[in-house]
Amino acid sequence: SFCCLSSSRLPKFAEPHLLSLPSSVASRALVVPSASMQYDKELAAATKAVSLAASLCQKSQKELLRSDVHSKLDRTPVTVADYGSQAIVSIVLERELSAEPLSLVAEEDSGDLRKDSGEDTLHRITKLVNETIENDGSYGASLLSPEDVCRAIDSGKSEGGSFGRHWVLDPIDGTKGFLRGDQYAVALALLDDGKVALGVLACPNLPLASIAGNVTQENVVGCLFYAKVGSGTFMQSLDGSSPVKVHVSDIGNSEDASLFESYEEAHSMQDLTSSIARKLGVKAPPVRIDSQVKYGALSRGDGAIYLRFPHKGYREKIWDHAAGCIVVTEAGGVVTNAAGQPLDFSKGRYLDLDTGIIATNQKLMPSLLKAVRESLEERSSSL
Ligand SMILES: Nc1ncnc2c1ncn2[C@@H]1O[C@H](COP(=O)(O)OS(=O)(=O)O)[C@@H](OP(=O)(O)O)[C@H]1O
Ligand SMILES: [Mg+2]
Ligand SMILES: [Mg+2]
Ligand SMILES: [Mg+2]
Repeated sequence: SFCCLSSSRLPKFAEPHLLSLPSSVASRALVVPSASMQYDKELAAATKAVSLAASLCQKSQKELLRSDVHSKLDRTPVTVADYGSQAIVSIVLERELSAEPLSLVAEEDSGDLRKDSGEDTLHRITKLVNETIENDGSYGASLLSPEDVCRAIDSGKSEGGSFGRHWVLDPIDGTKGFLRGDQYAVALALLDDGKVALGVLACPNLPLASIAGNVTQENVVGCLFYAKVGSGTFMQSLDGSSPVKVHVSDIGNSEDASLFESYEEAHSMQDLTSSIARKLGVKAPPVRIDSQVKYGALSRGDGAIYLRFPHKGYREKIWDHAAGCIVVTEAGGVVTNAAGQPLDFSKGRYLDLDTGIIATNQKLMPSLLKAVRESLEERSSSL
């Protein structure tokens, strides 16, 4: 069943303010921001963009019809909400950060929408985007045309890389979960010289209370996670409760750990997860959740381990991990490839990665790496 928020109020995000310093100090502080102020403007813009995109997705999920679904050439589904969410984020970042040129690496493009067969879909996206912007009220009454919407979507064609600033967006991560009425996320991160500087993750169907053991009593649903390098990870409800600092699980005994993996069997080798879990003595069955919601849930300790081993030949994209990765690491966790090396987001649209992604806390990482190595060795010798 759908879990949707009724309120479209946006989280209040305070601009950093200078304390009453002498003006000479204050102006210096503006020129060279302290570590705690760095990226504050970008984080406020990202939070606003993702919150608006999430409210568009919630509205669309409620109205979901089969005709909303298009198929890309790679046969993954795309919905009106994927395009609408990408357009909204692109527009908000452009308007909030107009002083800097926007480089955006994002999943969708307007190719199919510009075809005759896409006309109806494009009109519905345009309507949804305009309604969302109008509802928010901060950008006046000027309406966007279908062409404006296509252009906003296509600003996501950047190739990223290791120099300068690039935004990284998955407008709906877990489209299949979105279609089922299950978990999905809007995931936005900022790369600065190839490193993730901040990440924001909206999880519109994730309960505010823990889902440990895959159950929750909580009826407040919809979380926003945000993290800035060196400043920790915070979570608030999507309708704007005050933020709380979150931390990964401090479990040190792997038998007590619970483990997250993809919902879709095609996305991760679940037999490998079982083998790793057996070696670690994990008692609970793995919890299967769609999308980067797994990183959000991990960052607040709902589970202790996330394992992802795509089938051979699949290339991971940076937008599937950048925001989730900083949300977990700033909450005290560790995210690496199967060999224990940090993920490298500086190589363009793809993550340069051969085998798998693992995430857990500092205490469990050594035994997890050992179990992963042994399971991979057994697998390759049995093939
Ligand atoms: N074959 C294969 N292997 C691995 N990963 C794949 C594969 N196909 C797709 N994808 C990507 O998985 C993203 C969905 O995230 P999850 O796998 O965590 O969730 S789920 O299992 O789909 O529920 C999903 O993100 P979205 O396209 O944004 O939904 C894809 O980028
Ligand atoms: Mg997709
Ligand atoms: Mg994705
Ligand atoms: Mg997506």
